Amino acid sequence: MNNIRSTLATVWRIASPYFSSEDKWAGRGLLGAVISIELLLVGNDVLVNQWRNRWYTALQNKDWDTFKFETMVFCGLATVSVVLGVYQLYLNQWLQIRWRNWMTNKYLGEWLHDANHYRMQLAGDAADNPDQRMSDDVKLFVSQTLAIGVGLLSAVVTLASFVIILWGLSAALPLLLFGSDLTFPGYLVWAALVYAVFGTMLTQWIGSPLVNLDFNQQRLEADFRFNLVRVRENSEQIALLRGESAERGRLSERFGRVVGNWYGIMSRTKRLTAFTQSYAQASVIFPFVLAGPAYFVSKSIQLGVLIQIGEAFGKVQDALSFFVTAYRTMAEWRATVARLDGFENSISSAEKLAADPASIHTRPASGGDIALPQLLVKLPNGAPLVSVSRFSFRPGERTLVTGPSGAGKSTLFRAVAGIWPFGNGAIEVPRDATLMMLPQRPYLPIGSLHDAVVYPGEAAGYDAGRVREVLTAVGLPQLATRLEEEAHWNRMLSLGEQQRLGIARALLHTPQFLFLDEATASLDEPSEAALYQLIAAKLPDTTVVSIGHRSTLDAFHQRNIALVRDGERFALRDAVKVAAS
Ligand SMILES: Nc1ncnc2c1ncn2[C@@H]1O[C@H](COP(=O)(O)OP(=O)(O)OP(=O)(O)O)[C@@H](O)[C@H]1O
Repeated sequence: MNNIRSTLATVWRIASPYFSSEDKWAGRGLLGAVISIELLLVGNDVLVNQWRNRWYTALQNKDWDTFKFETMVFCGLATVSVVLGVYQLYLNQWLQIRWRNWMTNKYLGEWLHDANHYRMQLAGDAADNPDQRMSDDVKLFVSQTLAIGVGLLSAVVTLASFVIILWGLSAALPLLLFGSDLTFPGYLVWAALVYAVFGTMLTQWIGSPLVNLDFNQQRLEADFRFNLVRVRENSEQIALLRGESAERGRLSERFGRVVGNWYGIMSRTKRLTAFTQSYAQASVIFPFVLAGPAYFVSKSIQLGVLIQIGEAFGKVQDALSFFVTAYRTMAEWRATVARLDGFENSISSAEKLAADPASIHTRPASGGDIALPQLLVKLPNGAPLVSVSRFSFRPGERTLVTGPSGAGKSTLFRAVAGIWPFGNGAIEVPRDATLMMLPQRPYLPIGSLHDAVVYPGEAAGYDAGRVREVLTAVGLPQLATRLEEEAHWNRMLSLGEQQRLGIARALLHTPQFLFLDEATASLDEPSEAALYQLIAAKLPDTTVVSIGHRSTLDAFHQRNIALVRDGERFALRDAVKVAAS
């Protein structure tokens, strides 16, 4: 019970924001229409049930006039039912896409806000496949919530309507058993109730392991797909290492788990279906067996009433055994809700991590330096990594950062960029300053070369002539004529070419602070030297901070700093300058 309550509370938390969003009137209007139509459909069912009584009675009495009239009535009821059914589905689908659109945009916004996507990975939270959460799970959540919510409402209203009908009919016919009349008030209702509760409990008992099995199936499928994507992304490495058979083994093993779990689902579904099918078959005759003696022995009712009882009994039992038919959807729905809940929690812990005053935070300052008054950078597990005391990157100065591999140079850059929260202390960044980080492998979005070079800017904001000029300057004249070409540039260009492209990006964006994290390490030394000279010539006012291991870099920087071991951590110190620029 507590489980159901907490699932419902979670559903409310995930679902309700849409209905108070900027799209609330469309959402509420469509939901209202879907619910109203569902209620009208139940009303129509009640009218059809009463019509059935009159129609079969007319058949039994060979009453031609009533037969003709009731045929017309049926045509009217059937038309209403078809029109309502069509619009219910249409409006339901319309609501689904609007709701899904809103939720997807909300999640995209939160996920991509202020490096949350990166911090979520760092925190290693439950939301391991954000792609699955935002595509499959949002879609499932919306459709299942509507199906279950509207289905439940329909079940309750159907139940109430047909209980009243059955109750009335119970009074009209005796319950004849072994020659005596055992009638008691509403006995048809009680019979339907006992029958449905029996069915629901047995179904719950047989089907409950499916909840876990379904959850595991989705997890294992996602795991298999993720491993396939990794092979695709690293296909060159795998081909070079001849790793195909190792990958094949690994993938087969993952798929084997999908298959194994599927066998579990099959066997459990077989048992569940055997029961639900038998139950459905028994339901066809059960009410007739109950009311049969009154029809055949005491002859106290007509065929129309018997048929009406059969249908009303079926409706009550359908409504009561809502859980019987919706069992699988409910199980999948709970799994979807749990995954979306994990995703939302993961986003909010990433936001909390960034906002936590006890973690590293950047604050705007009036000076021109990036100042690190007192900073301790830690690993996600809390172990200290780098400590910095009273340090600043001075405007226009070019600084080289060195230190052993794994000392924390890149992590220090991440902290300055404001995306590494682990640790404590403030980083003061000049108000409205523009910072650019260039890593060893720049990210180049799939699309036109023009888009890739100016990223994260918009192609329209950068004149093609200027982009060509910059590409030629960084030593990529052969690309200057291919700006409109669309490709997967990270796969197509050599690492050295990608690094040249990264420098071209910096020249276009002219940041005030440029951080180069081994951003030219794949180039030969003369090419690297030429690029550094280009940066000095084209970006004379930019503060450049480079991480590099080559001593030849020294000549292009005015200041050297190093990460040196200081007990358990590394400390940032001014190093001896080897050569003047
Ligand atoms: N996301 C992470 N989770 C856990 N540990 C991390 C993470 N990122 C980095 N580290 C650890 O932090 C330490 C510093 O890594 P970092 O990449 O900053 O070193 P570096 O000085 O730039 O090394 P290199 O010169 O080899 O590039 C390493 O021990 C690394 O394993």
